Amino acid sequence: MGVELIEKYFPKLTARQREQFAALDELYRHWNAQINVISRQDIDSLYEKHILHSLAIGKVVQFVPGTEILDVGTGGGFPGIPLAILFPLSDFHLVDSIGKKIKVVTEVAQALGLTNIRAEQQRVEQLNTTYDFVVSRAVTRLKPFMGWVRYKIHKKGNNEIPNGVLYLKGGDLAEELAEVSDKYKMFDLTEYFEEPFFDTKKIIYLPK
Ligand SMILES: C[S@@+](CC[C@H](N)C(=O)[O-])C[C@H]1O[C@@H](n2cnc3c(N)ncnc32)[C@H](O)[C@@H]1O
Repeated sequence: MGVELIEKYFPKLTARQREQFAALDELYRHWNAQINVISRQDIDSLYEKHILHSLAIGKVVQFVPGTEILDVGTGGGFPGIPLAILFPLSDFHLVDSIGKKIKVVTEVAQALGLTNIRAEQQRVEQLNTTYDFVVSRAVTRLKPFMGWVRYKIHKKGNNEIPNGVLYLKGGDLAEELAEVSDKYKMFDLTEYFEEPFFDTKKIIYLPK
């Protein structure tokens, strides 16, 4: 399934958003053949395992216009690119320490005409800017991650939940969660999506 899978869960897409999501298939096939950002066996499940998975964050919070979001270790643009399509009035800063991954992000964002993305080759530890939310998937354990980003989130925000970290995680998290603040909240993605891929998937929300 392609863009129909996204429409199944986000039925209010504009024509432009639909076009942008639909364009991702060819764009990622093209770029992934040159620079590996998605495992080869996953490219046929791009819409489920990468795009819809990224958009789960949009089920937990609908970013209001002007929200500033950092995607740490974005790789080929996940979750940042699907979220930037879904929330065209929010600003996304996508960073990764590897330049060729940022090249893919830049090319995809340009081809889609996304103007709310800034992609940068940078280690997150070197950033001096602050944001409303930090999003991420598959970068590192929560404890070192929080050490990197805790002071990069500003207190004041206008969203339905307080500013913080929204981390896409899978598998058994008990040990990892025991290492971080007990203020976290866990969202089970089976609440939103029925595909078996999401059976073990969660979003961990750590407010500022
Ligand atoms: C497994 S990939 C995940 C990519 C993407 N988030 C996804 O889910 O498809 C982890 C990425 O984190 C990046 N990364 C690891 N440590 C980083 C750091 N300290 N600062 C910025 N990027 C980092 C790596 O270069 C790599 O591209």
